[in-house]
Amino acid sequence: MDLPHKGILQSPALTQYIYGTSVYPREHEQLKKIWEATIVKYGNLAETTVPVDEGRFLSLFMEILNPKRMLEIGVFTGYSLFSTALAMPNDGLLTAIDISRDHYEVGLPYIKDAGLAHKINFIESPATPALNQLLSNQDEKLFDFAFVDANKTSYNNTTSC
Ligand SMILES: C[S@@+](CC[C@H](N)C(=O)[O-])C[C@H]1O[C@@H](n2cnc3c(N)ncnc32)[C@H](O)[C@@H]1O
Repeated sequence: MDLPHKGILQSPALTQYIYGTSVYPREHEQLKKIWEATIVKYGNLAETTVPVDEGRFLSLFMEILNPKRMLEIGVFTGYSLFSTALAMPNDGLLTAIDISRDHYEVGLPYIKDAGLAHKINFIESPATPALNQLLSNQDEKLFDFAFVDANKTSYNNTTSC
C-alpha cells in the first residue's frame, strides 16, 4: 500500500493501519479518479492537494457542522472541494474560488459524475476581489464555514474580508 508523504497521522504504524482499514477503503471512487487525473496532468504538483486522510476529516467535519453555505478558497483540481461537497446537505451551496479554471476543470467531470456539481458555485478569480464582490452584493451573513487553502501570503487579506 502506497502512503502519501503528508497527512494528519504522525506514527507510521498507525498510519499504515488506519489507511489500510479505513481511509483508502472509504475514499470515494470519483475522488480516486480526481487524484489520478491530477497526477497525470500535474505530476509532483499533485502533492498540493489535501491528502486522503484530511479529505476524510473534512467530510466528517461537514457531516457534524452541516453547513448550508460554505466557502473554499484554493480549489486546485477539486480534491478538498469534492470531499466537502459530498458531505454537505443536498440544498447546500459551496462557493469555490481559484485563480485557475483549468485546475478546477481537471476534477469537474468526476464532480459531475458523483452528482455534486449543483452544490458548487465556482468563481475564477483571485480571492480578495472575489470576496469583496460577494460582500458588496450581500450584507447578511454569507458563510457558515470557510476552508482556505490558497497562497499562504494572502491570508491576512482573506480573513479581513
Ligand atoms: C494548495 S492548492 C489547493 C489544493 C486544494 N484545496 C485541494 O485539496 O486539491 C492552492 C490553489 O490556490 C490557488 N490560488 C493561488 N493563489 C490564489 C489566490 N490569490 N486566490 C485564489 N486562489 C489562489 C491555486 O491556483 C491553487 O489551485
